[in-house]
Amino acid sequence: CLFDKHSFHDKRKRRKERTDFVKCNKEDELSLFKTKLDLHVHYEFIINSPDHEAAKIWIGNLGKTATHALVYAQLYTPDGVCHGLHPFIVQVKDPKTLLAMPGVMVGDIGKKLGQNGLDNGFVLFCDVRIPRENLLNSTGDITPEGLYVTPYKDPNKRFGASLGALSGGRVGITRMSVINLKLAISIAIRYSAARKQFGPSEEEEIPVLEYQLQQWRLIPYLAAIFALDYFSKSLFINFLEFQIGLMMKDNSDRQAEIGREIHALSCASKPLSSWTAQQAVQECREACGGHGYLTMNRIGDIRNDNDPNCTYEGDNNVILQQTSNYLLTWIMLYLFSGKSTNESPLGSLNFLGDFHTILSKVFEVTVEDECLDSSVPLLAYKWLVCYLLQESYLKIQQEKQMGKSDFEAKNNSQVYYCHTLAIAYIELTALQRFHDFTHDSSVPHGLQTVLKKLCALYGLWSLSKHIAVLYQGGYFCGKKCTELIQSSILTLCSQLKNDAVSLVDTIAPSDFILNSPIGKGDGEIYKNLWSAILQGKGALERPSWWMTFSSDKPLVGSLRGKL
Ligand SMILES: CC(C)(COP(=O)(O)OP(=O)(O)OC[C@H]1O[C@@H](n2cnc3c(N)ncnc32)[C@H](O)[C@@H]1OP(=O)(O)O)[C@@H](O)C(=O)NCCC(=O)NCCSC(=O)CCCCCCCCCCCCCCC(=O)O
Ligand SMILES: Cc1cc2nc3c(=O)[nH]c(=O)nc-3n(C[C@H](O)[C@H](O)[C@H](O)COP(=O)(O)OP(=O)(O)OC[C@H]3O[C@@H](n4cnc5c(N)ncnc54)[C@H](O)[C@@H]3O)c2cc1C
Repeated sequence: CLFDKHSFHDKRKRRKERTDFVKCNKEDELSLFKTKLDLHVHYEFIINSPDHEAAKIWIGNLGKTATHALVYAQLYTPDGVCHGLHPFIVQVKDPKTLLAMPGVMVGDIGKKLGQNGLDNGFVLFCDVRIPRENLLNSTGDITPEGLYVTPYKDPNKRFGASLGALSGGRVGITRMSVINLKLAISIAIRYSAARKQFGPSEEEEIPVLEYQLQQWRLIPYLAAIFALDYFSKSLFINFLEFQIGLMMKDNSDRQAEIGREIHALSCASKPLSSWTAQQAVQECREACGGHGYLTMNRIGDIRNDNDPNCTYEGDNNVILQQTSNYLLTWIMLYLFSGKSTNESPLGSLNFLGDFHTILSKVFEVTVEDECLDSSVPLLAYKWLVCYLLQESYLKIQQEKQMGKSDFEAKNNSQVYYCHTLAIAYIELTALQRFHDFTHDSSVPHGLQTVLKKLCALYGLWSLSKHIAVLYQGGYFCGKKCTELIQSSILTLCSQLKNDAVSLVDTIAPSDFILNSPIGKGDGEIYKNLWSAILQGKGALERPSWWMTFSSDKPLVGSLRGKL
């Protein structure tokens, strides 16, 4: 962003006092648009951005390619009433010449850290007139008489429905991140299985994947791929069912409740998946040593292309608050007000029906063999979410009792509470779905063994990041609990090590698509790398400046007299 937040907020405050100011997207600094209905001239809307700080930036494809934009803008009727954010279709360029339309200033924002195949753009509007029909009117409309009509009584609910369009992108990004995870892990595991370094004796060198440390760094991410791949596909199916409901104009409470649950799930699945991929890609880069840093091996590109998954369609840290809000609403409505329900349409909250029983549980496993099943982390996660939900609720209440406003109370309850709650909830949901799948009798026996191990490893490894809270709330007691979790993780890594390359072969794209010499399926890392290095442009040529530095090089001291 180009402007510091304080000056921006001050200006925004000032602008709010003006009747015809609008902003198009809450999350963006440069994003203030106004639409005003002009009834006197042909029932048109007039779109305006007051100044360059009101420019909307970052829009994908807008810089050079797109001819039309979907603009979210505050809708003002001639009586001066603002009806909130609404989507409008606005033609920004002439399709024949690709030149900007009158009143539209549009361009490209420049090179980014990654994803440079996409022309992210900026746009400003000056009295741009669009027909009344260009308002996408599913959540609110203007009658030919100029009256505002909406099926929503509560403006906040209308706003939520309007933002519902963002859930699809978040579900999509959850999957895109899993794909990045697959690419990076495929390269690193294939490389680690082929790369030999040191060994138990002078004569014998062993593949680096034989080292416990390398296994522990990579194999949990391999497990995460299978868990998150299954989870993200199941979430996509949930989303499709929701979309079908929308298309069929299903106005039931259940359909609305599915929308809220998808919103809560996708606002946390995007962070879980994009952050897992981000951490994994960095680990893979280092796990491939120096070759991981060579551009031709692709890990740098994967890292840069994955990175914005953490930001667009809502910054991860910001949208996680939507998930914790959902959970807190649930607890306030159904638990503390005495009403009871134990079901949510997609099942992610069903376990809350046993809230008090779950909270009374403690970790009971005593031997490693029992710990090697995903039911162990699953039970622990249920306790963890109930505990964090209770603690987050109490923390907010405590803040309010200290006289803090709702805004401050929520704000002061993010770190260690609501933020962790949202993450634990989505990890539990992902684990629950993968656990149910791997324990289903329809899964062929030959596959079930390895899938169950992957599921247990993903669960235990994810849980191990919450050990402090497990002790804090009394679920864990004594050092044996941690020892069991840790030794089980290492045992599962070691057991899965011999299957790792075969597992990667099932998820990796073709060599042509993966496009990484050290990640090729044949495992011939040195042959492939050597060949790619030699084919590099100018690899064996002298530098273009060779003459200046060798044959034409001035003699030492020869320039002294001329200075
Ligand atoms: C929601 C915000 C974070 C915060 O807003 P507020 O604080 O102002 O609002 P509230 O928290 O009070 O919310 C009001 C109310 O609304 C509910 N709500 C909000 N969002 C939704 C939703 N999505 N669904 C349902 N309900 C919703 C909320 O729960 C409240 O309800 P209650 O009052 O009952 O509690 C908001 O500021 C926000 O969302 N910010 C983020 C902005 C953002 O995401 N911008 C995106 C810009 S576009 C972008 O970044 C594009 C990048 C390119 C990405 C490329 C990826 C491609 C992916 C491929 C996808 C393929 C699949 C596609 C499928 C398809 O769509 O067809
Ligand atoms: C590659 C790319 C493509 C994009 N494409 C599009 C597009 O096509 N269309 C479009 O409209 N937008 C697009 N965007 C913009 C994107 O949606 C926003 O960047 C994103 O929603 C985050 O908003 P912001 O940049 O304003 O961040 P900010 O909201 O300014 O966040 C900055 C920092 O402040 C923190 N922060 C903000 N609010 C809070 C809070 N309440 N509590 C705690 N911390 C907070 C955030 O966590 C973050 O670390 C794109 C962005 C990128 C990087």
